[in-house]
Amino acid sequence: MTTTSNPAPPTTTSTLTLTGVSRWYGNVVAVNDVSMSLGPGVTGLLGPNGAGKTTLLHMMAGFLAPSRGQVTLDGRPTWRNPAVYRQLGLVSEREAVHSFLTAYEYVLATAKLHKLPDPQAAARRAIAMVEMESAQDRRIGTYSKGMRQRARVAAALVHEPQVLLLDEPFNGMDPRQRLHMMELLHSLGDAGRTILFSSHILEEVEQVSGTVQVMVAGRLAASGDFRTIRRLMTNRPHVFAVRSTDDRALAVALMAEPSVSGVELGRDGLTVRAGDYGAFTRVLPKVALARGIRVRQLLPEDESLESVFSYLVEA
Ligand SMILES: Nc1ncnc2c1ncn2[C@@H]1O[C@H](COP(=O)(O)OP(=O)(O)OP(=O)(O)O)[C@@H](O)[C@H]1O
Repeated sequence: MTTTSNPAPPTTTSTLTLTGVSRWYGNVVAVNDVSMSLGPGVTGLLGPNGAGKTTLLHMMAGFLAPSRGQVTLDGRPTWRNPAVYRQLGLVSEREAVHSFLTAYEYVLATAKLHKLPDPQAAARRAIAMVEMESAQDRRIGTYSKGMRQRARVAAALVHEPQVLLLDEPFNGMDPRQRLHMMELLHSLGDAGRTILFSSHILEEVEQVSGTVQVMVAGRLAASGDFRTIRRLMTNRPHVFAVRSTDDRALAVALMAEPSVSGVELGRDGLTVRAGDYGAFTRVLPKVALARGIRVRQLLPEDESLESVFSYLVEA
């Protein structure tokens, strides 16, 4: 396994602050009254597709104006503020990279765009940070998805920003590439940079970051320590659809069980609410067996990521 070289720590640290930020596109409210503060280290921005993560990152980076509210970096607005762009790097999800360029040429071109005093040295330094030295003179078209992503991270780091924003950086990567990218983000965070990456995958965020901001339908649903938020997600009531050979008798029996908080008898079977997922799935077969009832179907009704997130919003 490769290890990531420790990048030089930035001389100062930066805090990105959002105050009552909203953004709408016509009638669509993509981001709704979000306030947060991000400091040094790695933070995950978690939310299902369409939650508003990309819109939020683009406003943070100063590429998009908030419809309401303000984004500031160390007290200065990011929108239309070139001085702030020098402190920020964005690795966007959709941006294409010319496949005929080598990584070195691509990162060098970015260094020149930033008008850096020694663009060659800056490009070499950024490429070393993502450990792409051995492939830097190959055309990007020949790279794997993980290598392409690292080349883009190098371009975003070439001007040594204190803040790095990444939109779904792990998308399409295999486990090894993922691990390498995670190590890179950790080392950048440990060096004092403010790193925010978006993801719609719970486990991904869990592995990279202890601190998380959760977005659902444009709103900030939860914020803080990942383990606390995860507990909120798993300790919620679960809803099951149950069918059996005698739904009525099973309903009566289940109502007496402490793990069951509600039972509804419908035409297509039972809807059961249980506070503890594991306890209910263990007790159901025992209860049915004791009464000579056969369970034909047991389906969790609300296990989609979407519903886990919506539960957080309601909590
Ligand atoms: N340029 C646009 N014009 C109109 N609607 C938009 C535009 N960009 C985003 N939206 C809408 O705003 C909402 C939030 O989109 P956004 O891309 O920010 O979410 P996301 O969490 O990044 O999702 P994804 O991971 O799918 O990109 C969605 O309903 C989307 O359809």
